[in-house]
Amino acid sequence: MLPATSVAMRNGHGQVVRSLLTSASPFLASPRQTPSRFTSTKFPTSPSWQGRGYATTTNPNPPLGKKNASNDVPSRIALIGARGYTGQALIDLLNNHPYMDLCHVSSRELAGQELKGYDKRKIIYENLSPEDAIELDKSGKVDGWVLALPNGVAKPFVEAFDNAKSKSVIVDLSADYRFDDSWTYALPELTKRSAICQATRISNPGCYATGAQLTLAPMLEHLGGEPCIFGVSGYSGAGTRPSPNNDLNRLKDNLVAYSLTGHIHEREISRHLGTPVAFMPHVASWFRGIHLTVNIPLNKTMTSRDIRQIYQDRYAGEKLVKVVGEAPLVRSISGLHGVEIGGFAVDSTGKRVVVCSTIDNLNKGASTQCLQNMNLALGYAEYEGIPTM
Ligand SMILES: NC(=O)C1=CN([C@@H]2O[C@H](COP(=O)(O)OP(=O)(O)OC[C@H]3O[C@@H](n4cnc5c(N)ncnc54)[C@H](OP(=O)(O)O)[C@@H]3O)[C@@H](O)[C@H]2O)C=CC1
Ligand SMILES: CC(=O)N[C@@H](CCC(=O)OP(=O)(O)O)C(=O)O
Repeated sequence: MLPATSVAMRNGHGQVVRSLLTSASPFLASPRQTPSRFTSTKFPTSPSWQGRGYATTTNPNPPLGKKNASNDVPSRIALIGARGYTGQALIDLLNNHPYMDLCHVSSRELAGQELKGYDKRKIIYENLSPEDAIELDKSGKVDGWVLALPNGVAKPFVEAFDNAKSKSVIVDLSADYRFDDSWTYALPELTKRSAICQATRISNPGCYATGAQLTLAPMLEHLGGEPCIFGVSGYSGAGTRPSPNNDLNRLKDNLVAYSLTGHIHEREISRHLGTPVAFMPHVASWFRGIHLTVNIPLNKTMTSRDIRQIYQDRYAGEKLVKVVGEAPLVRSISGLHGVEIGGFAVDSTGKRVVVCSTIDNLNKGASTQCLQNMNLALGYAEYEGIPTM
């Protein structure tokens, strides 16, 4: 039975969800908005900002908490692009998820073979076409679809779902819908979480773009010029299809710069933060993990301690963002599910700070974030099934 102080409502895909009418309810909160779609925070009167000690929590978009979880019924998930790196990372997570169960995995190459590493039950890879997917969807046997396909390949699936007016939750891991306002671009620490709870078409942010936005968002109102982001990714970022960026002979003892202007994540970060950035990607010989070094011009003199406090306040309560003192190490984030942010080196003028961050591109850069979004959209607690940092 619902508590007297709760309201029942339907989310975007027809499921009944309940919202507790407490002051912490996301449906009652009205966080301040920056010109971008992300919530931001203001600090001018914060005691810590004035160097007088530590402020209380100022995270304007805190995690919703277990009390907002409305669904305790298992959901069936189908994964298209299951052979790939991100698909496999998601299978690992779903293997330990208390409510979500894989029901279909699709790969052209592995069709007919048994899925390995999924202990809940036996599943055989299929080669699902968009028409097959729609038939399954219409039969009501799938609650959520994940598209882990290369850029440019998801469209026939999405068109089929849209033409059939499917109410299932669809999460696309590619860049294809990150600039489409009819989709919800969902980076839970920055996107209004109550909006993700209502979404059925979810565009999962890119790996570099996730790390860079989490690194820059707390400083948006202190920007004194265009931030520059130097990024280095492990070669799993380039997927399984052979390319110069995952050619181990080329990468051996090497650091390779590519797409030095106009990388799609430069546009993605700029669009969703609402401010232009410069992004310079590189790839190296390790498998997974991204290091970002972000140079941020400031519009006033600031100290390293104040800036670190801003990050701690902004991410208070976030289980997948860890603010640390030193610059984090990419080796240490490999296999973990969050982002580490540190460094906070301010130059002698006090008007430039360099912040470093690390993220596992296959986890928080893709599959973990996908699971956060599916948890929210399907009515589960956001961190369900996710090992937190
Ligand atoms: N790798 C990363 O770090 C990140 C990747 N992403 C994005 O996630 C998506 C998946 O990436 P990733 O897992 O690395 O990619 P992979 O190259 O590792 O895997 C791609 C998957 O798609 C399938 N596939 C490829 N071409 C087609 C096609 N034409 N039709 C149907 N299926 C196809 C492949 O299986 P099969 O050929 O057997 O059908 C495979 O399962 C990409 O859009 C990528 O940009 C996002 C964040 C991070
Ligand atoms: C090393 C490497 O090649 N990395 C990929 C990152 C791909 C990714 O995660 O982003 P999308 O989802 O936007 O494709 C690249 O730079 O294209």
